[in-house]
Amino acid sequence: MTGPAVVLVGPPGAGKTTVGALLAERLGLSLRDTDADVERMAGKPIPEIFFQDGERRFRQLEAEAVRSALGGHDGVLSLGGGAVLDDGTRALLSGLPVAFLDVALSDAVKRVGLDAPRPLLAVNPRQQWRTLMEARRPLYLQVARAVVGTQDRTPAEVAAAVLDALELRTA
Ligand SMILES: Nc1ncnc2c1ncn2[C@@H]1O[C@H](COP(=O)(O)OP(=O)(O)OP(=O)(O)O)[C@@H](O)[C@H]1O
Ligand SMILES: O=C(O)C1=C[C@@H](O)[C@@H](O)[C@H](O)C1
Ligand SMILES: [Mg+2]
Repeated sequence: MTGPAVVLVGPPGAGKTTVGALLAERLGLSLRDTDADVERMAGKPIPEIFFQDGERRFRQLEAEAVRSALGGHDGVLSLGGGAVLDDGTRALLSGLPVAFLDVALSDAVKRVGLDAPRPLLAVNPRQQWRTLMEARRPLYLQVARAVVGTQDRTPAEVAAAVLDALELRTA
């Protein structure tokens, strides 16, 4: 076990899950997404974990999912948007090939409006997203080996930029 080939971090709507899938395809590796791992561990969708058990419980499960994935996955790893809030997770990410997918507020809000429900953005998503990002930007930057902008780039272009920035070879 050599550890993940690439780890994606960034706020909701940055494209971690979407770009992670493309990277996995291009690298010929499997994709693991800690949001999916947490849902499997809890046996229910993320919004239900938040509403029934609280964000604190969600963060505990998330930290556990990240620890387990970092120790047991050689492929592409997409982290939940708030995973970097955990001190232990940031310490584990140190020295790994981590790419921070950056996105502007206007694009992120457009993108997250499109699909899965995100409990933290359920009410006043613009303001909530801005507040989240103010608190988290320094944390994303702290763990990132590469910062990759997603503005005016398709998911395929973002994936190519990640490969380039981290100097990863495709299969
Ligand atoms: N570069 C891009 N350009 C346009 N749309 C995009 C781009 N990247 C992702 N999207 C779209 O934005 C939405 C959110 O993407 P995705 O679920 O991959 O984000 P995420 O970073 O995994 O969010 P979360 O932290 O909530 O899991 C999806 O509908 C996806 O198709
Ligand atoms: O930014 C966040 O805190 C979150 C992002 C999603 O990936 C999920 O992990 C969950 O909806 C919380
Ligand atoms: Mg995702």
